[in-house]
Amino acid sequence: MMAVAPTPVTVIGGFLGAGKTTFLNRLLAAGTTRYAVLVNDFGEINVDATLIERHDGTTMSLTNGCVCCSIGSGFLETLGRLLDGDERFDRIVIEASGVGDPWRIAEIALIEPELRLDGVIVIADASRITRLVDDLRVGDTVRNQFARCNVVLLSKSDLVDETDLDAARRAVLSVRPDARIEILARETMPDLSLLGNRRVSAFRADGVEDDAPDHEENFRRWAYRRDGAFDRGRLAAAIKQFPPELLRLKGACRIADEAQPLVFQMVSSDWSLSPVDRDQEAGLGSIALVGVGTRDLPPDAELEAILDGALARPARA
Ligand SMILES: Nc1nc2c(ncn2[C@@H]2O[C@H](COP(=O)(O)OP(=O)(O)OP(=O)(O)O)[C@@H](O)[C@H]2O)c(=O)[nH]1
Repeated sequence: MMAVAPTPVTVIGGFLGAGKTTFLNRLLAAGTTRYAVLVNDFGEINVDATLIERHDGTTMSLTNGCVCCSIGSGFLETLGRLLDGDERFDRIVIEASGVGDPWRIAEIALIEPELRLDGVIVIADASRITRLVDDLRVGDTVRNQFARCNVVLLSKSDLVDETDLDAARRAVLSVRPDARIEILARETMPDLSLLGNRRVSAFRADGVEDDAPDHEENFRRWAYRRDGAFDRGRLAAAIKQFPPELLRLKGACRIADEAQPLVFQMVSSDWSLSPVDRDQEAGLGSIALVGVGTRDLPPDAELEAILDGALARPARA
């Protein structure tokens, strides 16, 4: 039997809302490479797999929380199915969850003979990373994500000026003085094989905590599902009531009097509603949002009451 060359694997990490899915979609749209994409969403509704735009390959979602904390189960099974299947891919790209440690996923590729770890890319939001690395509640997680990657891509450079971009660069270098940092510009798309590093040991830094905390314990996820629609004005008001412990909220929703479903995105207190791609529409229900917060996120009922207050009231007969 002819030996099959191992499939290169790229792991994409980065904190909640850094721009991993956006980067992945641009990557999938950019060229002719056949990708197998594995997305690990930190929520019971797998929003990310829905948000990955259709491409000439396959997308598999990894549920069950944070893959890097529960590497044994679903993740290995999914990988096994991929490797045993008839389809061949040029590259496997794995999107880690926003609170996960991408290196822990990369380690699987190091030990699996059919895979070759080619790169661990961490995306850092240029408009937030300076604050995040020093944040008392999430700083550890953020810094740990940089600890063993071979390249850092600074996203959202369109939101910052040169001074802030420089500060973002310095924030990354404060954690990883040897980091290779690239700016992720809207006009150009980096080539993954050029971002890769086959000499993996070169970015396998020493002195990093191996028994990093279980992310399931440090973060709490939350899901909100409703039939019906939000009222746009009430939604804007409701978002202002969210506690700062709610770090991320995303998913699909409907707005009263608007025919199309919309994608809702909230990173910290910044939020947006955007049209859903026609290809994505089938997977999106009326309101299905997933949230992630710190461990001290208020109880579900409290958060639900805030969003319930944003629902459009049915007209009385
Ligand atoms: N202005 C601007 N916004 C961006 C850019 N990249 C991503 N975003 C926005 O940032 C928000 C989060 O982006 P995602 O790509 O979903 O982030 P993510 O890292 O996949 O998020 P999680 O998987 O939930 O951790 C979305 O509203 C994006 O539209 C960018 O380069 N510039």
